[in-house]
Amino acid sequence: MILIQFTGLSGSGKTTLAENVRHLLLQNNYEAEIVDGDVYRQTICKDLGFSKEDRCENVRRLFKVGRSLIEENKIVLMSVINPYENVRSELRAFEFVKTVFLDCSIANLIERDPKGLYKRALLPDHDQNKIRSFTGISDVFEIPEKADLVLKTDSEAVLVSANKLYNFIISNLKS
Ligand SMILES: Nc1ncnc2c1ncn2[C@@H]1O[C@H](COP(=O)(O)OS(=O)(=O)O)[C@@H](OP(=O)(O)O)[C@H]1O
Ligand SMILES: Nc1ncnc2c1ncn2[C@@H]1O[C@H](COP(=O)(O)OP(=O)(O)O)[C@@H](O)[C@H]1O
Repeated sequence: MILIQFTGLSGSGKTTLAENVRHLLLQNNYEAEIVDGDVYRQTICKDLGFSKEDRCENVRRLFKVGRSLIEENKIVLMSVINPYENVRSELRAFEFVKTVFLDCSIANLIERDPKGLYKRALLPDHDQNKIRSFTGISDVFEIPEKADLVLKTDSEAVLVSANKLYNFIISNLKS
């Protein structure tokens, strides 16, 4: 039983790694599911915004989904920014939860900017397209104190990070 709680800024590689690792797991006959913040924000978390309270509630609701999948013996990859240590620590109280920090510098994220969100977060205050309270730019991201695995996604290739995460999951399944 294992549930990976990712934590990492927008663009740090949560979706990319969750999809790559799920693929590797399926190829090796393990059942795995992704619980993606972006997806659930369209459904059961539709009422939530990006205040501290709402972000914490968002992660807690996703964890409920994750727990029900764990009961079906699935490996769960919870792909969410998860910026606050208090909620990460609530989840860590469950033995099956492992915390994986996708560590990527802001400079690299601004350059990478796959969705153009950093560009919008950095617009002048009067601009209507500006995204406010954007994590890492104008809102909090607490550096995780107790990550079980840290992947430096600004300095290693996707396949290297994916293989490290895959091996981490398999070794924790066996231990
Ligand atoms: N203000 C602000 N700050 C951060 N992110 C924002 C914001 N507004 C919209 N988005 C988009 O929402 C995605 C993050 O949602 P999460 O549910 O993962 O966030 S959180 O854990 O509740 O903080 C995030 O997706 P990813 O880029 O996949 O991380 C963004 O696309
Ligand atoms: N080691 C790595 N791990 C994950 N993504 C990486 C890595 N190196 C470069 N990238 C790139 O960074 C981007 C991450 O985007 P995405 O997975 O959507 O991030 P998030 O889901 O955290 O917002 C992708 O374009 C991906 O190809």
